[in-house]
Amino acid sequence: MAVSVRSLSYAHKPNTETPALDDISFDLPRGSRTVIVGPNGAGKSTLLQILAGKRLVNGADIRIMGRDVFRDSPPGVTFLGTEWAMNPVVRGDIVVSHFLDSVGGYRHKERRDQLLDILDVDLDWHMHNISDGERRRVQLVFGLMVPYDVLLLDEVTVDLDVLVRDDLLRFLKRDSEERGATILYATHIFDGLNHFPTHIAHMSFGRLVTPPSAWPIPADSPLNAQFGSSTLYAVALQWLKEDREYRRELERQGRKLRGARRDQVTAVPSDSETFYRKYDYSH
Ligand SMILES: Nc1ncnc2c1ncn2[C@@H]1O[C@H](COP(=O)(O)OP(=O)(O)OP(=O)(O)O)[C@@H](O)[C@H]1O
Repeated sequence: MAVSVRSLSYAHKPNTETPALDDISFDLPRGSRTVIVGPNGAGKSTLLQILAGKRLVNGADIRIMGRDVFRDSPPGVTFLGTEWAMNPVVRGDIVVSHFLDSVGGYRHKERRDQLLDILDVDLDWHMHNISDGERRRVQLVFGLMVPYDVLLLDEVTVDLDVLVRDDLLRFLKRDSEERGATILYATHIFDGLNHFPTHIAHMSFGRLVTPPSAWPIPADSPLNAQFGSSTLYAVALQWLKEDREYRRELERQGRKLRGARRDQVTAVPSDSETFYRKYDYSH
């Protein structure tokens, strides 16, 4: 297995009644591409950050390419998250070509040039003079130009235009087919994604409600009766509706989760909430 997770629970704060991740176990086969579906605050970013070794966890067994993520840190793991573009270092007055060379771009010239072309990035851009979407494209060239075994993508395609996103998804798919690279991708955008994954998974309230399951849905899958030949968009919509109903039902019943989860979300916004607040779509 490329990724193997056993008994993963994680709370951002001690003694929390509703941990961000609650007893998660799953496997990802080598060469698989899994899309994780889940509402805001489901725990997707937390999971990806832990797999990337960015958060330490006790009591769980987490292996990537057979190596313990915390004790024997595996090489070949690339994590791309939204916070990168907010980092002041990548907003400084540095030319894209120098920036990419400073992180070894010249060693992977062919792959770098292919990504520059797909992502329409100009080597002469100055990092402090470009838009957020352009900075995101530089991040993707930077992150993807070094070949990886496992790629963890946390909603980094959200501010790409549709054409660039489509070309990028094709590149990622072909690359994973050719090299056997494994991809775990958390997103809220399901349009145009139907042909990308080999597996889909559903997270909700820190639990893996549906572990990575084959996509397109095979006839013998337990998902087949409910979803048959539905699009990924339709499946995601249905899962998110169920999550909302579940949450409302818990609220009606006055379960503990109500207060804890809401307080938590108000106090610490999830990544997407931060993102959308930043852009303030209210006017
Ligand atoms: N740094 C933090 N400190 C405390 N709580 C946090 C922190 N980061 C996230 N949380 C909480 O952990 C839970 C899971 O958040 P996470 O960001 O993993 O969700 P998500 O599924 O990625 O959400 P989104 O789709 O909005 O990005 C949420 O309840 C969130 O409020």
